[in-house]
Amino acid sequence: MKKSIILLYGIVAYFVFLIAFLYAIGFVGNIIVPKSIDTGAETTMYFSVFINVILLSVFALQHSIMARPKFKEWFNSIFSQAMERSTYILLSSLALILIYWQWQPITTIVWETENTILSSIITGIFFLGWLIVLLSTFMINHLELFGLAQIFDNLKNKQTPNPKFQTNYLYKLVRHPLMLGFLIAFWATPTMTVGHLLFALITTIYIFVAVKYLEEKDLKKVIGKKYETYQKEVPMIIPFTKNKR
Ligand SMILES: C[S@@+](CC[C@H](N)C(=O)[O-])C[C@H]1O[C@@H](n2cnc3c(N)ncnc32)[C@H](O)[C@@H]1O
Repeated sequence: MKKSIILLYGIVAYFVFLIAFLYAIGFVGNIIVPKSIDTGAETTMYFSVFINVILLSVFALQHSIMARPKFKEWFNSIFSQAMERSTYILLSSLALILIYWQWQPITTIVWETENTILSSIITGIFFLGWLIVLLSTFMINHLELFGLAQIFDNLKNKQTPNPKFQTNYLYKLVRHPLMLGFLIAFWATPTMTVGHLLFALITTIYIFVAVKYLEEKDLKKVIGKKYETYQKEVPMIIPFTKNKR
């Protein structure tokens, strides 16, 4: 019974993630969704910046604290280990939904292209960014990354192994293609507003800090020398910025 509840929990968490992920495309791209980054009632600039910074900080804190090995250890000492990744995904998705819901638009335009061809190219790059994000999850291990492997293995009384250290495909080009995909999707817009720029700037800073000071430190501890060699040979996020020795 307990295992089937964990299974259900993991499946629900995955579906909440899917909704949050798909909504993110509409939110950042100002397409289809009822409330996007540039829509909704506008208030004063200071109030909007204040609220938006708090919203992004909630996401950053949740995302970083729950990814720490110490937090995982604590979680696993109380709950089933099979629920850890699903809980991470569920709470990350809820933090995203809070952003979509409470985001304060600031629609002053920073740049805008009226050239329809250029606008289509930029929109194409925007979608390419999301495609890179999705493909990267499969290059690591989509099912493990989103907690599904853990809940299915739990049914079979099996422990899910850590994903294999990936250095191929997009991971040959940069060490963090998934983050590169996000950066492309957040910056590639034919119309950049102050609100969107604030979102892109804060998320960019967060991505660089989290990857350099948290994720890579953990990866070095787990993978060791192999990861250090990988760091020397492959650029962190911006392709072609490292000379091969
Ligand atoms: C959301 S994914 C992001 C991966 C990577 N930062 C990127 O942008 O492509 C985070 C998980 O990927 C794992 N990870 C990062 N680089 C990896 C690699 N080269 N091979 C396997 N797993 C990796 C981390 O340990 C972490 O659990």
